[in-house]
Amino acid sequence: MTESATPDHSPHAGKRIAPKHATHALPSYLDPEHLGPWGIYLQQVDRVTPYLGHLAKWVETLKRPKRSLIVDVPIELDNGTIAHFEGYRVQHNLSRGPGKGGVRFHQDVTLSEVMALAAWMSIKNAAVNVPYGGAKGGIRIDPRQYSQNELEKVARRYTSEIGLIIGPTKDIPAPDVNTNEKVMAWMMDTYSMNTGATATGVVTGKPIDLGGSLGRREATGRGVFTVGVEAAKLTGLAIEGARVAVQGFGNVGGTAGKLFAEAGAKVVAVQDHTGTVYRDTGLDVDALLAHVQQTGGVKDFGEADAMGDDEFWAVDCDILIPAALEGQINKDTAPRIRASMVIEGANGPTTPTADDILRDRGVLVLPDVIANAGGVTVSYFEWVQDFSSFFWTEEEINQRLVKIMQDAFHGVWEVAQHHKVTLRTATFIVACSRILQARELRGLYP
Ligand SMILES: NC(=O)C1=CN([C@@H]2O[C@H](COP(=O)(O)OP(=O)(O)OC[C@H]3O[C@@H](n4cnc5c(N)ncnc54)[C@H](O)[C@@H]3O)[C@@H](O)[C@H]2O)C=CC1
Ligand SMILES: O=C(O)CCC(=O)C(=O)O
Repeated sequence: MTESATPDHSPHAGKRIAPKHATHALPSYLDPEHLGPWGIYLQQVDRVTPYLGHLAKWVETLKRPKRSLIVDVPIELDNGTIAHFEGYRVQHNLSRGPGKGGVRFHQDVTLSEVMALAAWMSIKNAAVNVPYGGAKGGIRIDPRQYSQNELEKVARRYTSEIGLIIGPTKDIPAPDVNTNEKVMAWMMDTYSMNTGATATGVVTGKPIDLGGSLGRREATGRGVFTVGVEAAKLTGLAIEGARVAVQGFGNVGGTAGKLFAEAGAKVVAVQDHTGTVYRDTGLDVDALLAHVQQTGGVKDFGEADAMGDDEFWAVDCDILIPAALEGQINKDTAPRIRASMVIEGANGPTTPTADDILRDRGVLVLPDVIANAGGVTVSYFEWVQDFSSFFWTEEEINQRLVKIMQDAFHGVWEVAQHHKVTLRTATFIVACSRILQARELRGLYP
């Protein structure tokens, strides 16, 4: 049974807003029938609508990205030929402030995926109450096939092309899958050269020497760990000795795995794009991180037992952390998951069908839109530090991060208890109410 089909426990029960005001048919690319990340996001919005009270009249706003830019990114390859890549920057909602969200380099990036990732940024930023709207970018490229020189050209040309709509007070990109501090440095430099002034605040996740923030690299994983610890306290799960499985061992999964291991948990299984490694007594996480750093993936890690990629989903564990790509927990994998808690490091790793399966099986899901908000929270700190040119210590940053994550998580937990809904719907209730309240206060006309 879906949440929207369960008895409505909200104070607005019986006052569901019929979609009468949505008089115009959705453009085909917005059609939820074409599932995928954007369709999943639309379903999530439908699930929250009955809980939005009078603000539901504005809900259509959330279903239409404010601005979507598709750009052609041509570069000369090292062999002298010209290659073209498709790039995107979507600003989903700007009611609460400038757009904010990462840039992804991946061979499967599409406009509709970036639309969903931008929308989840709107929700996430509102959930932790940082003063941003939601945006995201991507380039359809497999970075492993190109040299550093070629990737630098791609990043710089893309930045020039989206330069029309980004800027420190307009939209501030950051790292995401396959992008890092180096890419942010190229983007910052390109934007600065094009505008004629050094603009450190145009991107976050920069190298420390270019106005980056201490703690940003680890921030998303630290946030994942923080909400996991809070949820474990509330549910009586001991972190010490807990068995943890992690999918995706990059920035987010690698840091989260390390922090859980440092807290006494056993990271028993890790999967990435190169394979799966397993050790029943717990993997040596530091050694695994060093192996990934050296070889590019977890495959062939000597101190582990072999495990088939498909077996990963059924591994005996207490906590499962998806920290790779969307749609990994779906109708096929969800029934096999043995963890009692799923902490979503990735954006959009769980389909709505899988959400229902996990809820019915009593598995607690800490949703992406709160669990992985640590990264953007420290990006916010970086942006503030850049504006004031006054930099904080790592201790200050981590303390503030942990406090924001704890407060936001407990707020969402209470809403979930009150409405008897999942933590995902509760987070959407909090976030969509904030976004639509801002929308209503601002009004429609310039
Ligand atoms: N970097 C950040 O600050 C934030 C990232 N996220 C999300 O976290 C997720 C991971 O991002 P990062 O760690 O930054 O990226 P990353 O590029 O550092 O790492 C990605 C990881 O996913 C693995 N992966 C890729 N395809 C896979 C597949 N088919 N099966 C299994 N593993 C696969 C890669 O091998 C790698 O270990 C993404 O969903 C991203 O949107 C969310 C919030 C902030
Ligand atoms: O740090 C940021 O601005 C955004 C990070 C991001 O892309 C995300 O949270 O998914």
